[in-house]
Amino acid sequence: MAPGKLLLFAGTSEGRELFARALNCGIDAEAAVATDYGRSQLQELGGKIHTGRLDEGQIAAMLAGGTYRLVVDATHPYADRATANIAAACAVRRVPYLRLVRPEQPGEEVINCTDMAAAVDYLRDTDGGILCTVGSKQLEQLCQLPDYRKRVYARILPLEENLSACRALGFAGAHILCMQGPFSAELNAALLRQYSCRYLLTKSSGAAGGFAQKLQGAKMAGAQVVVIDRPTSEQGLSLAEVWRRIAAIWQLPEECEVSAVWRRYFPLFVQTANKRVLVVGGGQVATRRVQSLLHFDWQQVTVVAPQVSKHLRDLAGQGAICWRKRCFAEPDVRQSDVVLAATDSSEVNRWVVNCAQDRGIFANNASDRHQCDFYFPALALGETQTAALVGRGGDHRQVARTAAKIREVLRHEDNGSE
Ligand SMILES: C[C@@]1(CC(=O)O)C2=NC(=C\c3[nH]c(c(CCC(=O)O)c3CC(=O)O)Cc3[nH]c(c(CC(=O)O)c3CCC(=O)O)/C=C3\N/C(=C\2)[C@@H](CCC(=O)O)[C@]3(C)CC(=O)O)/[C@H]1CCC(=O)O
Ligand SMILES: NC(=O)c1ccc[n+]([C@@H]2O[C@H](COP(=O)([O-])OP(=O)(O)OC[C@H]3O[C@@H](n4cnc5c(N)ncnc54)[C@H](O)[C@@H]3O)[C@@H](O)[C@H]2O)c1
Repeated sequence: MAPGKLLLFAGTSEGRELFARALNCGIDAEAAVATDYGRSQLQELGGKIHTGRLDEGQIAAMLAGGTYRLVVDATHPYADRATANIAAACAVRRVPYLRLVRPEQPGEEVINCTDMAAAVDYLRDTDGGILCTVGSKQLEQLCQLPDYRKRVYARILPLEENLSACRALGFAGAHILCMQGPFSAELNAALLRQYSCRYLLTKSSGAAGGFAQKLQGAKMAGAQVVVIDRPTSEQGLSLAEVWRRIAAIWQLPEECEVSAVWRRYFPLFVQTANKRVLVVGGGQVATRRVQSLLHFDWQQVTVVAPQVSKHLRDLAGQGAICWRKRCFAEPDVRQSDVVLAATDSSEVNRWVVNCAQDRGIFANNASDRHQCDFYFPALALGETQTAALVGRGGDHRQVARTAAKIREVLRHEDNGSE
Protein backbone atom coordinates (compact mmCIF):
# COMPACT_ATOMS: atom_id res chain seq x y z
CA MET A 1 0.00 0.00 0.00
CA ALA A 2 2.71 2.51 0.96
CA PRO A 3 3.55 4.44 -2.20
CA GLY A 4 6.71 6.06 -0.83
CA LYS A 5 7.47 8.96 1.42
CA LEU A 6 5.88 12.35 1.76
CA LEU A 7 8.20 15.32 2.23
CA LEU A 8 6.60 18.40 3.73
CA PHE A 9 8.29 21.78 3.82
CA ALA A 10 6.42 22.62 6.93
CA GLY A 11 7.47 25.87 8.63
CA THR A 12 3.91 27.20 8.90
CA SER A 13 0.84 26.28 10.91
CA GLU A 14 -0.63 24.59 7.82
CA GLY A 15 2.59 22.60 7.45
CA ARG A 16 2.31 21.47 11.03
CA GLU A 17 -1.32 20.51 10.52
CA LEU A 18 -0.49 18.44 7.43
CA PHE A 19 2.46 16.75 9.14
CA ALA A 20 0.26 15.79 12.11
CA ARG A 21 -2.48 14.46 9.86
CA ALA A 22 -0.06 12.48 7.72
CA LEU A 23 1.60 10.87 10.74
CA ASN A 24 -1.77 10.13 12.33
CA CYS A 25 -2.82 8.31 9.18
CA GLY A 26 0.33 6.20 9.07
CA ILE A 27 1.91 7.98 6.07
CA ASP A 28 5.69 7.78 6.00
CA ALA A 29 6.04 11.55 6.28
CA GLU A 30 9.10 13.71 6.86
CA ALA A 31 9.17 17.42 7.54
CA ALA A 32 11.75 20.01 6.53
CA VAL A 33 12.02 23.31 8.39
CA ALA A 34 14.49 26.16 8.13
CA THR A 35 15.09 26.88 11.80
CA ASP A 36 15.38 25.23 15.21
CA TYR A 37 12.30 27.16 16.16
CA GLY A 38 10.37 25.49 13.32
CA ARG A 39 11.71 22.16 14.51
CA SER A 40 10.56 22.80 18.07
CA GLN A 41 7.05 23.41 16.78
CA LEU A 42 6.91 19.97 15.16
CA GLN A 43 8.88 17.81 17.53
CA GLU A 44 6.03 16.66 19.74
CA LEU A 45 4.34 15.13 16.71
CA GLY A 46 7.12 12.56 16.28
CA GLY A 47 8.40 11.75 12.79
CA LYS A 48 11.64 12.69 11.09
CA ILE A 49 12.47 16.39 10.77
CA HIS A 50 15.20 17.91 8.58
CA THR A 51 16.41 21.26 9.87
CA GLY A 52 18.28 23.96 7.96
CA ARG A 53 17.90 26.36 5.06
CA LEU A 54 18.37 24.17 2.00
CA ASP A 55 19.34 25.44 -1.44
CA GLU A 56 18.16 23.86 -4.67
CA GLY A 57 21.13 21.49 -4.88
CA GLN A 58 20.66 20.25 -1.32
CA ILE A 59 16.97 19.62 -1.86
CA ALA A 60 17.71 17.81 -5.11
CA ALA A 61 20.27 15.67 -3.27
CA MET A 62 17.65 14.77 -0.67
CA LEU A 63 15.20 13.79 -3.38
CA ALA A 64 17.71 11.54 -5.15
CA GLY A 65 17.01 7.84 -4.87
CA GLY A 66 13.32 8.00 -5.69
CA THR A 67 11.96 7.31 -2.20
CA TYR A 68 9.75 10.40 -2.15
CA ARG A 69 6.35 10.12 -3.77
CA LEU A 70 5.28 13.70 -3.21
CA VAL A 71 6.68 17.00 -1.99
CA VAL A 72 4.39 19.60 -0.44
CA ASP A 73 5.63 23.14 -0.10
CA ALA A 74 3.83 24.67 2.86
CA THR A 75 6.45 27.33 3.52
CA HIS A 76 5.50 30.85 4.47
CA PRO A 77 3.68 32.94 1.84
CA TYR A 78 6.70 35.30 1.78
CA ALA A 79 9.36 32.58 1.49
CA ASP A 80 9.67 33.08 -2.26
CA ARG A 81 13.29 31.92 -2.47
CA ALA A 82 12.53 28.66 -0.61
CA THR A 83 9.56 28.05 -2.87
CA ALA A 84 11.64 28.58 -6.03
CA ASN A 85 14.31 26.17 -4.74
CA ILE A 86 11.85 23.45 -3.80
CA ALA A 87 9.97 23.68 -7.11
CA ALA A 88 13.22 23.59 -9.13
CA ALA A 89 14.62 20.61 -7.22
CA CYS A 90 11.36 18.68 -7.68
CA ALA A 91 11.41 19.42 -11.39
CA VAL A 92 14.99 18.13 -11.68
CA ARG A 93 14.19 14.93 -9.76
CA ARG A 94 10.74 14.53 -11.31
CA VAL A 95 9.03 14.32 -7.93
CA PRO A 96 5.43 15.59 -7.94
CA TYR A 97 5.19 18.95 -6.21
CA LEU A 98 2.27 20.79 -4.63
CA ARG A 99 2.33 24.36 -3.36
CA LEU A 100 0.04 25.15 -0.49
CA VAL A 101 -1.01 28.78 -0.53
CA ARG A 102 -2.85 30.48 2.26
CA PRO A 103 -5.78 32.46 0.96
CA GLU A 104 -5.17 36.17 1.39
CA GLN A 105 -7.65 38.01 3.53
CA PRO A 106 -8.60 41.33 2.10
CA GLY A 107 -8.56 44.05 4.72
CA GLU A 108 -10.80 47.07 4.58
CA GLU A 109 -9.23 50.44 5.15
CA VAL A 110 -5.70 49.20 5.14
CA ILE A 111 -2.73 50.86 3.45
CA ASN A 112 -1.26 48.39 0.95
CA CYS A 113 2.46 48.66 0.15
CA THR A 114 4.21 46.58 -2.47
CA ASP A 115 7.22 45.94 -0.23
CA MET A 116 8.99 47.09 2.89
CA ALA A 117 10.66 50.01 1.11
CA ALA A 118 7.22 51.32 0.08
CA ALA A 119 5.99 50.94 3.66
CA VAL A 120 8.96 52.93 4.93
CA ASP A 121 8.20 55.66 2.38
CA TYR A 122 4.61 55.80 3.56
CA LEU A 123 5.52 55.86 7.26
CA ARG A 124 8.16 58.55 6.76
CA ASP A 125 5.43 61.12 6.20
CA THR A 126 3.53 60.16 9.36
CA ASP A 127 4.14 60.38 13.04
CA GLY A 128 3.20 58.25 16.07
CA GLY A 129 4.27 54.81 17.28
CA ILE A 130 4.51 51.82 14.94
CA LEU A 131 3.92 48.25 16.10
CA CYS A 132 5.98 46.15 13.71
CA THR A 133 4.76 42.55 13.36
CA VAL A 134 6.74 41.47 10.31
CA GLY A 135 9.55 39.71 12.20
CA SER A 136 13.14 40.71 12.75
CA LYS A 137 14.59 40.07 9.28
CA GLN A 138 13.20 43.20 7.64
CA LEU A 139 13.54 45.52 10.61
CA GLU A 140 16.73 46.98 9.22
CA GLN A 141 14.79 48.80 6.52
CA LEU A 142 12.54 50.40 9.10
CA CYS A 143 15.65 51.94 10.65
CA GLN A 144 15.68 54.33 7.69
CA LEU A 145 12.93 56.22 9.47
CA PRO A 146 14.69 59.17 11.08
CA ASP A 147 13.19 58.70 14.56
CA TYR A 148 12.80 54.87 14.44
CA ARG A 149 14.28 54.40 17.93
CA LYS A 150 11.35 56.35 19.36
CA ARG A 151 8.60 55.28 16.99
CA VAL A 152 9.10 51.59 16.31
CA TYR A 153 8.11 48.73 18.64
CA ALA A 154 9.35 45.43 17.28
CA ARG A 155 7.33 42.35 18.07
CA ILE A 156 9.60 39.38 17.50
CA LEU A 157 9.68 35.68 18.36
CA PRO A 158 11.56 35.03 21.59
CA LEU A 159 14.76 33.74 20.01
CA GLU A 160 18.17 34.99 21.06
CA GLU A 161 19.26 35.69 17.49
CA ASN A 162 16.22 37.94 16.95
CA LEU A 163 16.89 39.80 20.16
CA SER A 164 20.52 40.42 19.27
CA ALA A 165 19.52 41.56 15.78
CA CYS A 166 17.20 44.17 17.35
CA ARG A 167 19.88 45.21 19.80
CA ALA A 168 22.42 45.57 17.00
CA LEU A 169 19.99 47.86 15.16
CA GLY A 170 19.82 50.13 18.20
CA PHE A 171 16.43 49.17 19.60
CA ALA A 172 16.13 49.79 23.33
CA GLY A 173 14.74 47.06 25.58
CA ALA A 174 11.45 48.93 26.01
CA HIS A 175 10.92 48.78 22.22
CA ILE A 176 11.43 45.04 21.84
CA LEU A 177 8.43 42.79 22.49
CA CYS A 178 9.62 39.19 22.59
CA MET A 179 6.41 37.19 22.35
CA GLN A 180 5.11 34.10 20.73
CA GLY A 181 1.61 34.03 19.21
CA PRO A 182 -1.14 33.32 18.59
CA PHE A 183 -2.21 36.88 19.37
CA SER A 184 -5.83 37.73 20.03
CA ALA A 185 -7.42 40.94 18.82
CA GLU A 186 -7.57 42.05 22.47
CA LEU A 187 -3.87 41.51 22.97
CA ASN A 188 -3.01 43.35 19.76
CA ALA A 189 -5.25 46.22 20.83
CA ALA A 190 -3.69 46.29 24.32
CA LEU A 191 -0.18 46.48 22.88
CA LEU A 192 -1.12 49.25 20.47
CA ARG A 193 -2.67 51.24 23.33
CA GLN A 194 0.10 50.54 25.80
CA TYR A 195 2.77 51.85 23.44
CA SER A 196 0.57 54.58 21.91
CA CYS A 197 1.02 53.13 18.45
CA ARG A 198 -0.90 54.70 15.60
CA TYR A 199 0.28 52.14 13.05
CA LEU A 200 0.39 48.38 12.89
CA LEU A 201 2.76 47.06 10.26
CA THR A 202 2.04 43.54 9.00
CA LYS A 203 2.41 41.17 6.10
CA SER A 204 -0.67 39.86 4.37
CA SER A 205 -0.36 36.75 6.46
CA GLY A 206 -3.77 35.14 5.97
CA ALA A 207 -6.01 33.52 8.57
CA ALA A 208 -3.32 31.24 10.01
CA GLY A 209 -1.00 34.20 10.43
CA GLY A 210 -3.47 35.99 12.70
CA PHE A 211 -4.23 38.68 10.15
CA ALA A 212 -7.88 39.08 11.16
CA GLN A 213 -6.87 39.56 14.81
CA LYS A 214 -4.47 42.27 13.75
CA LEU A 215 -7.14 44.08 11.77
CA GLN A 216 -9.62 43.84 14.59
CA GLY A 217 -7.11 44.81 17.28
CA ALA A 218 -6.09 47.86 15.26
CA LYS A 219 -9.72 48.85 14.86
CA MET A 220 -10.29 48.56 18.61
CA ALA A 221 -7.25 50.71 19.35
CA GLY A 222 -7.92 53.17 16.53
CA ALA A 223 -4.67 52.33 14.72
CA GLN A 224 -4.00 52.25 10.98
CA VAL A 225 -2.95 48.90 9.48
CA VAL A 226 -0.13 49.02 6.94
CA VAL A 227 0.12 45.83 4.88
CA ILE A 228 3.16 44.65 2.96
CA ASP A 229 1.75 42.72 0.02
CA ARG A 230 2.93 39.29 -1.01
CA PRO A 231 5.84 39.26 -3.46
CA THR A 232 3.76 37.74 -6.22
CA SER A 233 0.20 36.66 -6.43
CA GLU A 234 0.98 33.00 -5.94
CA GLN A 235 -0.86 30.10 -7.52
CA GLY A 236 -1.41 27.14 -5.28
CA LEU A 237 -3.80 24.90 -3.41
CA SER A 238 -5.63 25.29 -0.14
CA LEU A 239 -4.91 23.11 2.88
CA ALA A 240 -8.09 21.11 2.25
CA GLU A 241 -7.20 20.55 -1.41
CA VAL A 242 -3.62 19.48 -0.61
CA TRP A 243 -4.97 17.04 1.96
CA ARG A 244 -7.46 15.63 -0.57
CA ARG A 245 -4.61 14.94 -3.00
CA ILE A 246 -2.49 13.28 -0.30
CA ALA A 247 -5.45 11.14 0.78
CA ALA A 248 -5.99 10.05 -2.84
CA ILE A 249 -2.33 9.14 -3.45
CA TRP A 250 -2.02 7.21 -0.17
CA GLN A 251 -5.52 5.75 -0.58
CA LEU A 252 -6.52 6.76 2.90
CA PRO A 253 -9.82 5.45 4.17
CA GLU A 254 -12.51 8.10 4.39
CA GLU A 255 -12.73 8.03 8.14
CA CYS A 256 -8.99 8.65 8.42
CA GLU A 257 -8.10 10.77 11.40
CA VAL A 258 -7.51 14.41 10.69
CA SER A 259 -7.06 15.64 14.23
CA ALA A 260 -4.06 17.90 14.40
CA VAL A 261 -2.25 16.63 17.41
CA TRP A 262 -1.76 13.13 18.62
CA ARG A 263 -2.56 12.85 22.30
CA ARG A 264 -0.66 10.26 24.22
CA TYR A 265 -2.57 8.08 26.62
CA PHE A 266 -1.30 8.00 30.17
CA PRO A 267 -0.12 4.50 31.23
CA LEU A 268 -2.07 4.03 34.40
CA PHE A 269 -0.77 1.10 36.43
CA VAL A 270 -3.73 0.14 38.57
CA GLN A 271 -4.40 -2.07 41.56
CA THR A 272 -6.44 -5.05 40.30
CA ALA A 273 -7.19 -7.11 43.42
CA ASN A 274 -10.30 -5.07 44.16
CA LYS A 275 -11.53 -4.82 40.57
CA ARG A 276 -13.84 -6.88 38.37
CA VAL A 277 -13.21 -6.97 34.65
CA LEU A 278 -15.79 -7.91 32.04
CA VAL A 279 -14.76 -9.22 28.61
CA VAL A 280 -17.52 -9.36 26.00
CA GLY A 281 -16.72 -11.85 23.23
CA GLY A 282 -14.78 -15.08 23.40
CA GLY A 283 -12.86 -15.30 20.11
CA GLN A 284 -9.21 -14.78 19.24
CA VAL A 285 -8.88 -11.23 20.50
CA ALA A 286 -10.81 -11.85 23.71
CA THR A 287 -8.72 -14.95 24.37
CA ARG A 288 -5.42 -13.08 23.91
CA ARG A 289 -6.63 -10.33 26.20
CA VAL A 290 -7.90 -12.70 28.91
CA GLN A 291 -4.48 -14.38 28.83
CA SER A 292 -2.87 -10.99 29.41
CA LEU A 293 -5.35 -10.12 32.16
CA LEU A 294 -4.71 -13.35 34.01
CA HIS A 295 -1.09 -12.36 34.63
CA PHE A 296 -2.67 -10.04 37.20
CA ASP A 297 -4.62 -10.76 40.29
CA TRP A 298 -8.20 -9.53 39.56
CA GLN A 299 -11.07 -9.87 41.95
CA GLN A 300 -12.95 -11.41 39.03
CA VAL A 301 -12.63 -11.94 35.27
CA THR A 302 -15.97 -12.54 33.55
CA VAL A 303 -16.48 -13.45 29.89
CA VAL A 304 -19.85 -13.06 28.21
CA ALA A 305 -20.22 -14.80 24.83
CA PRO A 306 -22.39 -17.51 23.28
CA GLN A 307 -19.28 -19.26 21.92
CA VAL A 308 -15.74 -19.16 23.31
CA SER A 309 -12.36 -20.60 22.30
CA LYS A 310 -11.17 -23.89 23.75
CA HIS A 311 -8.66 -22.04 25.87
CA LEU A 312 -11.35 -19.91 27.50
CA ARG A 313 -13.56 -22.94 28.03
CA ASP A 314 -10.68 -24.63 29.83
CA LEU A 315 -10.07 -21.55 31.98
CA ALA A 316 -13.77 -21.48 32.88
CA GLY A 317 -13.57 -25.20 33.74
CA GLN A 318 -10.66 -24.45 36.09
CA GLY A 319 -12.55 -21.62 37.72
CA ALA A 320 -9.97 -19.03 36.60
CA ILE A 321 -12.70 -17.04 34.83
CA CYS A 322 -16.48 -16.91 34.98
CA TRP A 323 -18.16 -17.60 31.58
CA ARG A 324 -21.72 -16.47 30.92
CA LYS A 325 -22.67 -18.54 27.88
CA ARG A 326 -24.99 -16.11 26.11
CA CYS A 327 -25.12 -12.84 24.24
CA PHE A 328 -24.29 -9.61 26.05
CA ALA A 329 -27.09 -7.83 27.89
CA GLU A 330 -26.99 -4.38 29.39
CA PRO A 331 -27.01 -5.48 33.07
CA ASP A 332 -23.70 -7.34 32.46
CA VAL A 333 -21.75 -4.12 32.87
CA ARG A 334 -23.26 -3.33 36.26
CA GLN A 335 -20.97 -5.42 38.38
CA SER A 336 -17.78 -4.43 36.57
CA ASP A 337 -15.07 -1.87 37.09
CA VAL A 338 -13.46 -2.28 33.65
CA VAL A 339 -15.11 -3.45 30.42
CA LEU A 340 -13.52 -4.84 27.24
CA ALA A 341 -15.68 -5.25 24.14
CA ALA A 342 -14.19 -7.75 21.67
CA THR A 343 -17.02 -9.37 19.75
CA ASP A 344 -16.93 -9.66 15.98
CA SER A 345 -19.79 -7.17 15.68
CA SER A 346 -18.78 -3.53 15.78
CA GLU A 347 -22.38 -2.57 16.65
CA VAL A 348 -22.38 -4.86 19.69
CA ASN A 349 -18.96 -3.52 20.73
CA ARG A 350 -20.20 0.05 20.48
CA TRP A 351 -23.32 -0.78 22.47
CA VAL A 352 -21.26 -2.50 25.21
CA VAL A 353 -18.95 0.49 25.53
CA ASN A 354 -21.88 2.93 25.60
CA CYS A 355 -23.55 0.93 28.39
CA ALA A 356 -20.32 1.00 30.42
CA GLN A 357 -19.52 4.64 29.78
CA ASP A 358 -23.07 5.65 30.76
CA ARG A 359 -22.26 4.29 34.20
CA GLY A 360 -18.81 5.88 34.34
CA ILE A 361 -17.07 2.54 33.86
CA PHE A 362 -13.79 2.53 31.90
CA ALA A 363 -14.27 0.73 28.62
CA ASN A 364 -12.31 -0.47 25.61
CA ASN A 365 -13.62 -1.20 22.11
CA ALA A 366 -11.30 -3.61 20.25
CA SER A 367 -12.78 -2.67 16.89
CA ASP A 368 -12.70 1.10 17.31
CA ARG A 369 -9.76 2.92 18.84
CA HIS A 370 -11.74 6.16 18.89
CA GLN A 371 -14.15 4.75 21.40
CA CYS A 372 -11.57 3.59 23.96
CA ASP A 373 -11.20 5.14 27.42
CA PHE A 374 -7.92 3.24 27.50
CA TYR A 375 -5.89 1.14 25.09
CA PHE A 376 -5.09 -2.47 25.78
CA PRO A 377 -1.31 -2.63 25.76
CA ALA A 378 1.20 -5.22 24.67
CA LEU A 379 2.79 -6.47 27.87
CA ALA A 380 6.37 -7.25 28.81
CA LEU A 381 6.53 -8.75 32.27
CA GLY A 382 9.85 -9.15 34.01
CA GLU A 383 10.22 -10.63 37.46
CA THR A 384 10.26 -7.26 39.14
CA GLN A 385 9.36 -4.86 36.33
CA THR A 386 6.23 -4.34 34.28
CA ALA A 387 6.25 -2.66 30.88
CA ALA A 388 3.17 -1.90 28.81
CA LEU A 389 3.39 -0.55 25.27
CA VAL A 390 0.96 1.13 22.92
CA GLY A 391 1.57 3.17 19.80
CA ARG A 392 -0.57 5.84 18.23
CA GLY A 393 -3.15 3.16 17.65
CA GLY A 394 -2.50 2.81 13.91
CA ASP A 395 0.22 0.18 13.65
CA HIS A 396 -0.48 -2.74 15.97
CA ARG A 397 2.15 -4.95 14.43
CA GLN A 398 4.89 -2.46 15.12
CA VAL A 399 3.76 -2.41 18.76
CA ALA A 400 3.94 -6.20 18.85
CA ARG A 401 7.49 -6.17 17.39
CA THR A 402 8.77 -3.55 19.81
CA ALA A 403 7.12 -5.33 22.75
CA ALA A 404 8.99 -8.51 21.80
CA LYS A 405 12.26 -6.56 22.04
CA ILE A 406 11.30 -5.16 25.43
CA ARG A 407 10.55 -8.69 26.67
CA GLU A 408 14.10 -9.62 25.63
CA VAL A 409 15.52 -6.69 27.59
CA LEU A 410 13.59 -7.66 30.71
CA ARG A 411 14.61 -11.31 30.35
CA HIS A 412 18.21 -10.17 30.14
CA GLU A 413 17.78 -7.98 33.25
CA ASP A 414 16.24 -10.85 35.18
CA ASN A 415 19.05 -13.22 34.18
CA GLY A 416 21.70 -10.66 35.10
CA SER A 417 20.28 -10.14 38.56
CA GLU A 418 20.09 -13.85 39.38
C1 LIG B 1 -0.95 -4.42 21.53
C2 LIG B 1 -2.13 -5.33 21.21
C3 LIG B 1 -2.60 -5.91 22.53
C4 LIG B 1 -3.65 -6.97 22.42
O1 LIG B 1 -4.59 -6.84 21.65
O2 LIG B 1 -3.52 -7.92 23.20
C5 LIG B 1 -3.17 -4.48 20.50
N1 LIG B 1 -3.43 -4.93 19.28
C6 LIG B 1 -2.70 -6.05 19.01
C7 LIG B 1 -2.72 -6.77 17.81
C8 LIG B 1 -3.55 -6.57 16.67
N2 LIG B 1 -4.51 -5.62 16.55
C9 LIG B 1 -5.14 -5.75 15.32
C10 LIG B 1 -4.57 -6.84 14.63
C11 LIG B 1 -5.04 -7.32 13.25
C12 LIG B 1 -4.12 -7.03 12.15
C13 LIG B 1 -3.53 -5.63 12.03
O3 LIG B 1 -4.24 -4.60 11.96
O4 LIG B 1 -2.31 -5.56 11.94
C14 LIG B 1 -3.55 -7.33 15.47
C15 LIG B 1 -2.60 -8.44 15.18
C16 LIG B 1 -3.12 -9.75 15.72
O5 LIG B 1 -4.28 -9.85 16.17
O6 LIG B 1 -2.31 -10.66 15.65
C17 LIG B 1 -6.24 -4.96 14.75
C18 LIG B 1 -6.81 -3.83 15.50
N3 LIG B 1 -6.38 -3.31 16.68
C19 LIG B 1 -7.15 -2.25 17.02
C20 LIG B 1 -8.12 -2.09 16.01
C21 LIG B 1 -9.22 -1.05 16.03
C22 LIG B 1 -8.74 0.29 15.61
O7 LIG B 1 -7.56 0.48 15.24
O8 LIG B 1 -9.59 1.18 15.62
C23 LIG B 1 -7.90 -3.05 15.04
C24 LIG B 1 -8.61 -3.27 13.73
C25 LIG B 1 -9.79 -4.21 13.97
C26 LIG B 1 -10.68 -4.32 12.78
O9 LIG B 1 -10.16 -4.49 11.67
O10 LIG B 1 -11.91 -4.25 12.98
C27 LIG B 1 -7.00 -1.40 18.16
C28 LIG B 1 -6.07 -1.54 19.18
N4 LIG B 1 -5.24 -2.58 19.37
C29 LIG B 1 -4.52 -2.38 20.49
C30 LIG B 1 -3.67 -3.31 21.04
C31 LIG B 1 -4.74 -1.05 21.11
C32 LIG B 1 -3.48 -0.15 21.08
C33 LIG B 1 -2.46 -0.61 20.03
C34 LIG B 1 -1.59 0.42 19.40
O11 LIG B 1 -1.20 1.36 20.05
O12 LIG B 1 -1.30 0.27 18.22
C35 LIG B 1 -5.90 -0.49 20.24
C36 LIG B 1 -5.66 0.88 19.62
C37 LIG B 1 -7.13 -0.31 21.10
C38 LIG B 1 -7.44 -1.54 21.87
O13 LIG B 1 -7.98 -2.48 21.28
O14 LIG B 1 -7.13 -1.54 23.07
C39 LIG B 1 -1.84 -6.43 20.16
C40 LIG B 1 -0.37 -6.51 19.65
C41 LIG B 1 0.66 -6.96 20.65
C42 LIG B 1 0.82 -8.41 20.83
O15 LIG B 1 0.34 -9.25 20.05
O16 LIG B 1 1.55 -8.70 21.78
N1 LIG C 1 -7.82 -4.69 19.06
C1 LIG C 1 -7.24 -5.74 18.55
O1 LIG C 1 -6.17 -6.11 18.96
C2 LIG C 1 -7.92 -6.51 17.46
C3 LIG C 1 -7.23 -7.47 16.72
C4 LIG C 1 -7.89 -8.17 15.71
C5 LIG C 1 -9.24 -7.91 15.53
N2 LIG C 1 -9.88 -6.98 16.28
C6 LIG C 1 -11.32 -6.72 16.24
O2 LIG C 1 -11.91 -7.58 17.21
C7 LIG C 1 -13.02 -8.27 16.67
C8 LIG C 1 -13.06 -9.68 17.22
O3 LIG C 1 -12.05 -10.43 16.62
P1 LIG C 1 -11.89 -11.95 16.92
O4 LIG C 1 -10.81 -12.45 16.00
O5 LIG C 1 -11.73 -12.18 18.37
O6 LIG C 1 -13.33 -12.51 16.44
P2 LIG C 1 -13.91 -13.97 16.57
O7 LIG C 1 -14.82 -14.20 15.42
O8 LIG C 1 -12.80 -14.97 16.80
O9 LIG C 1 -14.79 -13.93 17.90
C9 LIG C 1 -15.98 -13.22 18.02
C10 LIG C 1 -16.57 -13.54 19.38
O10 LIG C 1 -17.62 -12.63 19.67
C11 LIG C 1 -18.69 -13.36 20.23
N3 LIG C 1 -19.95 -12.63 20.07
C12 LIG C 1 -20.60 -12.33 18.93
N4 LIG C 1 -21.72 -11.63 19.21
C13 LIG C 1 -21.79 -11.47 20.56
C14 LIG C 1 -22.71 -10.87 21.44
N5 LIG C 1 -23.80 -10.23 21.00
N6 LIG C 1 -22.43 -10.90 22.76
C15 LIG C 1 -21.33 -11.52 23.22
N7 LIG C 1 -20.43 -12.12 22.42
C16 LIG C 1 -20.66 -12.11 21.10
C17 LIG C 1 -18.65 -14.69 19.51
O11 LIG C 1 -19.38 -15.68 20.24
C18 LIG C 1 -17.15 -14.93 19.49
O12 LIG C 1 -16.74 -15.50 20.72
C19 LIG C 1 -12.83 -8.19 15.15
O13 LIG C 1 -14.07 -8.07 14.52
C20 LIG C 1 -12.00 -6.96 14.94
O14 LIG C 1 -12.86 -5.84 14.72
C21 LIG C 1 -9.24 -6.30 17.23
